Amino acid sequence: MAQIDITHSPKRGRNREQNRGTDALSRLQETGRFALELEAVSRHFGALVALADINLAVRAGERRAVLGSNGAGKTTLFNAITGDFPPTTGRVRLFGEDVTTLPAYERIRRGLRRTYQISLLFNGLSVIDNIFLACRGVGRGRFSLLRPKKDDGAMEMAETLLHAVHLDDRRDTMVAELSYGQQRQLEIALALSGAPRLILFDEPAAGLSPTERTELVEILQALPEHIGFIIIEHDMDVALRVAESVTMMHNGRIFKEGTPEEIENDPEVQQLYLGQDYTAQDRTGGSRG
Ligand SMILES: Nc1ncnc2c1ncn2[C@@H]1O[C@H](COP(=O)(O)OP(=O)(O)OP(=O)(O)O)[C@@H](O)[C@H]1O
Repeated sequence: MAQIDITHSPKRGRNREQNRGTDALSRLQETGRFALELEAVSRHFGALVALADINLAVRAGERRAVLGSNGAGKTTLFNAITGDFPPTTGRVRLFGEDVTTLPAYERIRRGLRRTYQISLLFNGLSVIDNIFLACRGVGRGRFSLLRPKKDDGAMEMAETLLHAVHLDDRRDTMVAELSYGQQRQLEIALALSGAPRLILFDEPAAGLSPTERTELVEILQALPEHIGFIIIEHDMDVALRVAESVTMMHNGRIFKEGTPEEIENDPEVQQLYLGQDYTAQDRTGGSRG
């Protein structure tokens, strides 16, 4: 069996309805150890302050949405967490360990994964080969030039991940022949390779059709309990259905945190981000992508 059985892991059913009125964000954060802690993190680009004094704590296994208008600093936040662009000041801790000065690959070794807004797939390879390479890349046999055997652990895991992202019937299809939505699903499979503990999803629903968005939500909701994620998403419907907590950013700062219900009903959020005339009911079927 593959090490991570995505298929048979319990679903958490973290939809908004189940969250309603029960778990306030503060209570969520009191339990469990933290996957991620940011302490006074800032990032400057010359005179521009892209991130200013960010303090953020995400529990192990927590699903968090980061929302905010264009230029709010969301992607810069991800870059600071992954080490792609280290912070100008402040500390980053992953699972209790200070990784502020560690390179990106050391953070990957500690279970951090990321998807990007742009595609990083091998177009000339099949779906299963893309996943296999990702599994092999984080495994012990990554420098082996031999063809994988049927019982190769990385191949077993690749098959499991193929199923987890609903691409079974596209197994041997070349990536270039996949629809855009299927390519995004494949990117999620790559992020699941190895032993991820915290995944950063950068606008996974961007450019997807309504049907593909529904499938994306199903895939994210079915991830195993122990895998937490932070999702940047402009589509409120997707973000609030998969997240149990929300961080709102504006001008490089965090200006609000809460449960999806608290955020959605917050007058300041409505004015700044959702539009003054927004009501929670508007969200059904609505998209800002
Ligand atoms: N490499 C860079 N060099 C200079 N400025 C940058 C760089 N990366 C980001 N910025 C600036 O930092 C600010 C925050 O950008 P960022 O991409 O983090 O915002 P965002 O919230 O992710 O926006 P979007 O939703 O449009 O992706 C913006 O003013 C942007 O122009």
